[in-house]
Amino acid sequence: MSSTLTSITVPLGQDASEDGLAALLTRSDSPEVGLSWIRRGSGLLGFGEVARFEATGPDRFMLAEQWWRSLTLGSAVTDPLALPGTGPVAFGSFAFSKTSAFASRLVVPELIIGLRDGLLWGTLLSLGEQPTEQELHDAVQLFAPALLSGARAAAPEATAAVVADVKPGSLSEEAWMRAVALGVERIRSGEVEKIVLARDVVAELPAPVSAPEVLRRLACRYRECWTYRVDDFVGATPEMLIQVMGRTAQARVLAGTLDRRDAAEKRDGEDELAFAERVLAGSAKQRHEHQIAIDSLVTALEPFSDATDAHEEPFILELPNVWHLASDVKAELLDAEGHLPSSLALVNALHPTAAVCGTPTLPAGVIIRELEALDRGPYAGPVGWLDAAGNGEWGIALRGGLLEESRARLFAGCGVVEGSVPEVELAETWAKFRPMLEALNITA
Ligand SMILES: C=C(O[C@@H]1C=C(C(=O)O)C=C[C@H]1O)C(=O)O
Repeated sequence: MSSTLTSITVPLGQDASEDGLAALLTRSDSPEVGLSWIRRGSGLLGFGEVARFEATGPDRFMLAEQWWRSLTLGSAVTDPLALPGTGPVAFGSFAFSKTSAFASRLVVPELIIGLRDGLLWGTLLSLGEQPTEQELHDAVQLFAPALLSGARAAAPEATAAVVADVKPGSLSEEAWMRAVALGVERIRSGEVEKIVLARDVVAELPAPVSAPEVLRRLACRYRECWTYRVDDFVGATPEMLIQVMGRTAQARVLAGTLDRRDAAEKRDGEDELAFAERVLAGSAKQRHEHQIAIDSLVTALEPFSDATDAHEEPFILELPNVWHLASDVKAELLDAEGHLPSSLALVNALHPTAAVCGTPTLPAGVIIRELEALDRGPYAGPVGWLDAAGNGEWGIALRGGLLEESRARLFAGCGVVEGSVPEVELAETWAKFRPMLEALNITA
């Protein structure tokens, strides 16, 4: 068998339904969907596997980029659509830290089902003979029969909540609050301006978790987020590290969080959005923290672009669990030696942002490693996909967890600045665990 990557892409009709790809995530689909990326029903699902690359350490992004480039360089591709995300695609999940034991990975599926602007397509990949259109239809029949039969999954049902034991992970709640207090001291001493401190919890469930079901709940409830899955790591993130479509790069920066659950009693009849705007956009502390995050992104994008544009006023992003202060940043990419940078090359330059590490980056990274006592694994690392032309979407892997049989390990963190209060930050982590706890059907 040759090891040349080959692929065929075929349009599969239209799908204008609200759930879109989320309706294909059913427990009954024979082999599970190991890879997914969905927002507002559109995106990419990956089934099976033809190739995989793994790496650890500081060069993980560059090594992955080189591997993907050499795999796709000599590939034989039939792709009449030639759109971002058609043809060969690799899904990826990268460790937050260069010191993590977690293997950063790119996974090339055997079958991809894509949906964008109502257009459905399939791509079948192989490391041998170029696949035929008939083989693609056979693979759809095997992996996603619901697509052909029209028997899509119904909207997620409200089933009885499960009783689960949710225990602290590497630090107890008290120890984590002490870490936040120590972080505030380090900020006051002038070592750093901001750090992001995360923690983990472990949920023991009475039965094995169905990853497709968790994904479907996330994708249907958190439509504004990017619902991801790479192997056992799933979640729905509201934060876009970088999206590259041709010459245009775009990011969504978040910093500033307000729990919607306890807002009702605090707003005293005030309109919900007006309350969120007053508390988030009207607070000098929140605006300052937000500006730090935008500045660090714009500075990191400078070598790749001479036209970067951030909305002057941040907006309020409303999610089912929280409101965030958000800004979208857009940049037109420049050629370097006749080439546009790939989405993964930009990830290498941008990660980790102030939103998940702190400022300045290097001392913030050292302090969080010391205070968190946690290997973040893929949490807060880049997660997403890239195609052979270098287009791709890489979110920051927040609001997610690692699923193993009947155990789920969830992660959440908060930006800590000079005025941060440990109890308030702890409550914020619970608001950020909520999407996964609800998707696992655990009441918290
Ligand atoms: C670190 C997380 O979230 C980040 C921290 C935020 C904040 O401190 O306000 C907001 C959004 C994210 O940038 C997380 O969800 O785990």
